[in-house]
Amino acid sequence: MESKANAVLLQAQQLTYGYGKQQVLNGVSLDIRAGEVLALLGPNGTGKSTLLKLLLGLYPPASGEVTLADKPLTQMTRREIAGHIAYVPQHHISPFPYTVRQVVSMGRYHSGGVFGRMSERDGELVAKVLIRLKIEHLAERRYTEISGGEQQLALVCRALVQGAKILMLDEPASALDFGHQARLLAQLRQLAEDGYAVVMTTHHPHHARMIAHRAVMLKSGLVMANGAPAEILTPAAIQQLYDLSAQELAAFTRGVA
Ligand SMILES: Nc1ncnc2c1ncn2[C@@H]1O[C@H](COP(=O)(O)OP(=O)(O)OP(=O)(O)O)[C@@H](O)[C@H]1O
Repeated sequence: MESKANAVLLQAQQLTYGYGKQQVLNGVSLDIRAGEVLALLGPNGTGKSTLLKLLLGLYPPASGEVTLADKPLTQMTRREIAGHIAYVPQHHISPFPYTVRQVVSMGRYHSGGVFGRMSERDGELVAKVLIRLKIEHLAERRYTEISGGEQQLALVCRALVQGAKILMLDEPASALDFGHQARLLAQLRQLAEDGYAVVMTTHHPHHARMIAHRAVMLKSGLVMANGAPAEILTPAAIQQLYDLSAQELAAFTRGVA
């Protein structure tokens, strides 16, 4: 697959999706490009996680399509998709008390590696990624016994060892302390600079401003704006996106400042 800077890796066209009678996405189109962090913003329940699941091929769109190098995801196997797209969910409950190293190693599964059959190279890759995200000290701890934030970092490691060039993260910083947020966001930016396409949902416009090359504002199942964060994340647009009055926004941003 082509991964030149700014090459379109994944394309979503006119996606619609709903649950039962509830229509959630009403015609969403966007491109995901190599070398870019794309931040997806929108109010609670607006369909950000649902959109990620369509972009990952986990849900088939009701209409429209998602294509990877011009091939619809609906015509690809999960294993094939996993070679290109890695997912960091908001929550993940491990049914078994695996160690962090084992959970991270599961990222190699699609390429044939399973616990007993991990190659030496797989093992080295896992160790390298644990160091990169600064959680190597957790490697032998049980995943079920570490904190939510530590679990999120382990899941990012699992996505990285997968070797996919498109990373999709659902609110990756939501459970992280200030230091880990700063480190993770810097890592995501670096990954884009290394040629990855990074897509993350976030509730923090300032996170988008800090690291994203592009922001997509999703409201009522439609793309309200799509562009450079500095250009589109204006106070007026943020007010509109989250239904805030000028006073509410001013009071909140004064507090944040
Ligand atoms: N499995 C499901 N079955 C039925 N309805 C669902 C399901 N998943 C999500 N929904 C509904 O679809 C809408 C969009 O949900 P989604 O989780 O995509 O929103 P979101 O923008 O990611 O929200 P948040 O910011 O709160 O995480 C919500 O109204 C939600 O209740």
